[in-house]
Amino acid sequence: MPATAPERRVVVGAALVDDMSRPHVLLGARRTAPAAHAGGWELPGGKVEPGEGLHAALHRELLEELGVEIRVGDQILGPLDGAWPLGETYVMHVWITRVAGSHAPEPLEDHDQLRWLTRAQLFDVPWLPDDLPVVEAVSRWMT
Ligand SMILES: Nc1nc2c([nH]c(=O)n2[C@H]2C[C@H](O)[C@@H](COP(=O)(O)OP(=O)(O)OP(=O)(O)O)O2)c(=O)[nH]1
Repeated sequence: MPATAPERRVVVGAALVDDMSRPHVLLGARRTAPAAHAGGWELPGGKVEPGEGLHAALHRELLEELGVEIRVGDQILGPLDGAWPLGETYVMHVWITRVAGSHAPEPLEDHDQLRWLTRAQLFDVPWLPDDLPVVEAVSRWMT
């Protein structure tokens, strides 16, 4: 009998932009932990809890990490049934999102710096390696 690959843990990520139909800037967040990821830049988000919906997890993570409510737009489709591989053990679903309301994102949890990056600045920060293809896909939406 063929061995079945162990199921990957599901993570959700937000490609937070200023304008979902004509994005000019994307929010990058610098991680503080774990040591292997500290200093690397990523999309805000995190692990989906058992029994939790993907969108519900995205709303929860953005509120916990950045203190913002969000609107969710189109999914940025990746190669693994629409998601993006993170190493061997995680898979990340990513959506274009924007902040709902006027509250600015703050690095409350897991991050020590946030930057709104224009398309020209997008690769000025050291993204976590697995985020690079995702950021490249987002860059194609940016004007
Ligand atoms: N959130 C997020 N995690 C990423 C990205 N790229 C990447 O390699 N990862 C990795 C880091 C982590 O090993 C894992 C996601 O876990 P996390 O630490 O963000 O999840 P969480 O907020 O639920 O954290 P915790 O409750 O388990 O502490 O995926 C990304 O763009 N966003």
